[in-house]
Amino acid sequence: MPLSERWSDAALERVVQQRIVPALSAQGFCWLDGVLGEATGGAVLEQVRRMHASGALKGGQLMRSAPGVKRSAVRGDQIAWVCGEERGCEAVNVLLQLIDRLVSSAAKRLDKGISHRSKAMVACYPGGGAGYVKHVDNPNSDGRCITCIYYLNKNWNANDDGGVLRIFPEGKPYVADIEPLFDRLLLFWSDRRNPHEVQPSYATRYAITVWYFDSQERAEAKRRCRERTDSENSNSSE
Ligand SMILES: Cc1cc(NC(=O)CCC(=O)O)nc(C)c1Br
Ligand SMILES: [Fe+3]
Repeated sequence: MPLSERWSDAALERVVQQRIVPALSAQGFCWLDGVLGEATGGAVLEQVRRMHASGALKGGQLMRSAPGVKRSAVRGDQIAWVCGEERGCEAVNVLLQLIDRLVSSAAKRLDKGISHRSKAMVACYPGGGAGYVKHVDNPNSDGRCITCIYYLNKNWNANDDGGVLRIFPEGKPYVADIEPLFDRLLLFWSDRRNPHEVQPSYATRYAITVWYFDSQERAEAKRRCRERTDSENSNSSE
């Protein structure tokens, strides 16, 4: 089924209204399977594999450079940032356009002002036990509102390969274990409602992440940042 039919406006609105909005409202996260279909999903995987093979994915920088802590103990991913216009990212761009449509429709129904998003972060956990320690994407109101992760891993078996994304929904008595399966799209609130970790992976694990910004929160974060810079400048010039 061509993508245009799979994701007609009517089909998209139905998924947003019946799946995404209720899940984000009730539990704070939502995942969809069979998002792009075998052909387009496979094209995205091929493009990511090619990026990995060409050495385009680099070790993700540490959130805090804890001296002496092995980098891969904190986060073992290798990443590249793409906007989707690059040559060899055409299928990635199709994915980004679809996620943009889904999020903007959901934002309208959730009365959220989401104006723009980050570039796409293509990530690879190379296996060998690499993971990502438990963290919150946006703990300090930096503007990021929704995290969207598209997984690309065929024949993934969590018992052997690990790599489960475990979400610890704030104030809930359960955890959510999400396998990074091929053609799966996960969305969750980026703030403290959703601490999460990537459990050690023992096979190559690919994912593409984009963060959507709440325009108001982003504007306030930028204002705070400018104020901090101004006050630092005025202090240093004294
Ligand atoms: C760069 C960066 C990556 C991630 N990735 C994950 O949490 C892994 C999700 C998954 O692959 O299942 N999170 C943050 C807060 C930053 Br910053
Ligand atoms: Fe994260």
